[in-house]
Amino acid sequence: MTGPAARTAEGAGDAVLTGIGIGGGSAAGPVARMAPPPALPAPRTVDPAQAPAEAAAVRRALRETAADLRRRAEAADGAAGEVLSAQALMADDPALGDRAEALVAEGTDGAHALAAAFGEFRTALEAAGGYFAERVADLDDLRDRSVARLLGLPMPGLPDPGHPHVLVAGDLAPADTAQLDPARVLALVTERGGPTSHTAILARTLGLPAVVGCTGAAGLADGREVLVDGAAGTVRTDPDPAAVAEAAERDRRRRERAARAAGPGRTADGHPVKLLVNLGGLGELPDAAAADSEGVGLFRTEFLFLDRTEAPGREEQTAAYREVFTAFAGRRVVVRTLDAGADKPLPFATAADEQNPALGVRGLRTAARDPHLLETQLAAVAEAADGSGAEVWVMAPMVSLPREAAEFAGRVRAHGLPVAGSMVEVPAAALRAGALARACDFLSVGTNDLAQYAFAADRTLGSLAELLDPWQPALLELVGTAAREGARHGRPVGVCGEAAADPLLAPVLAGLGVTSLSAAPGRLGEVRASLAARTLDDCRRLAGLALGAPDAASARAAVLEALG
Ligand SMILES: C=C(OP(=O)(O)O)C(=O)O
Ligand SMILES: [Mg+2]
Repeated sequence: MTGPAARTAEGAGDAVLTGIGIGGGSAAGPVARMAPPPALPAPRTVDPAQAPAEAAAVRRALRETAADLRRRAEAADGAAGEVLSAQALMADDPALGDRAEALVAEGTDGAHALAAAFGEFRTALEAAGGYFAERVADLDDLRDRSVARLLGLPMPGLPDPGHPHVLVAGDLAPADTAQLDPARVLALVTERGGPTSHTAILARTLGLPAVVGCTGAAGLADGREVLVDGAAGTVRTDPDPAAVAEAAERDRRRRERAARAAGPGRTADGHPVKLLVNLGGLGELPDAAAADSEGVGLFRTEFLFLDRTEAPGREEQTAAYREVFTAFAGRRVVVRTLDAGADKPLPFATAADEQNPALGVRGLRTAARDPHLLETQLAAVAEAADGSGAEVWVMAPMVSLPREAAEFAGRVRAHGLPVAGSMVEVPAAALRAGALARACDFLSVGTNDLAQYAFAADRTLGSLAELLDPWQPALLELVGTAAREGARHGRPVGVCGEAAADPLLAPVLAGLGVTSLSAAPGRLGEVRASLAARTLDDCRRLAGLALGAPDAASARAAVLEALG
């Protein structure tokens, strides 16, 4: 990760935008922007003489939207293709066009007539509940697309220019990222977002270079050539071929370095540090399973729950978990129970009236209010684990008290699942890690949230990136406390936040006593190589240097200097 400063420097014909670099690599290509939903213009009364032409434009917008969706459905495979085909069918529904036309005949302008007709369909879908209510988001997307087409505005949602591109957006939500086609997207650039935002996590998962919190990204036009450098945190417009070639050569050397080490993670003198992958959904499963790892250190289960109005049932959950466990037969899978709330709001699990959702009922706290959600999930995990061959561990997010850890462990074991753990994401949990460790079987430090709560800094804000930097000595001290206390009670303590993806930080974390690192599959090679180059004593010395520094930049600089 690179620094948060954002500036634009005009050079000879090109410009350099800076932000927070993610991923270490680079990529060059044309920009494709993700446009925001269209804003409706001021309402206009349509003259009866103009109504037929206005109605025809509305029908054309719906027809063209449906045709576009059909074209994309043919090009897509699997679930994405099915969703697009279903959307095309909705756009083709004559009742929708009839209703919009009737409103135009009464004098409503086309855009408002479309929005109102979609609004009525939305209400009906919601009232029908179940599967139909789950299609509301698709209908909203369809409304935005149809209105944009009618008004001649850029198409909202993920762009599909038909060729590889650099995706530029305000920010990406979890639902957007689920639909992103990694074969077409070369790099990500967002105006907002910090080092642990969804965009940053997604970029590491897909192995894409990214620059988040990039001021000036809004000015990048569709089709403009850019060079995105995730190591430097820069976006260069109209780059000259020499700069592109130089970045490509640097990437090649980086990949070569990462490919040199293989097998279980260990320091130069053989001290083991397990290397595990983070998994955020079934789409990531092939890469995750193929990676050289000892298993999954963080299986984020939210992907099953996002973008729906009701929680998935036990059967659906069992089938999804079984896919993962089977793919990891013979290896460990640490399942994290649902972490609803704050940056992952779910309509059925999150209170809409909380003023500070990050400090509200989220993670394990949700289970106290709605025990059924956790019970169903644990039953599904247990059923899927049975006979799968995977070593299934279960952990809870957002644990604050030893009592919560003990209660959670009791529930997990009641389902026949033998290993229960707690995430350490709240400073109180780190400070009392000894009691937490005694109450369960293992700890896993979520540095993304731990940084957010230790520094009172919203993890989604790019402007607070310095405080959220995993090199902050205060954060490292909390990690060290958790690791030490875990060791005192004979419990493993891993790190599964984005800190674990930083090869330079890996020896520091090992020196603090961390027993496993879990990161995006594409990051493990460099992390492994970095650990293998240092003895445990080296790691401890580097940890001491980082802890003794006054801030994140000095900690990183001290370690770099020590490494020559
Ligand atoms: C791993 C973590 O959980 P998430 O990023 O899913 O909140 C964390 O907080 O570090
Ligand atoms: Mg977290």
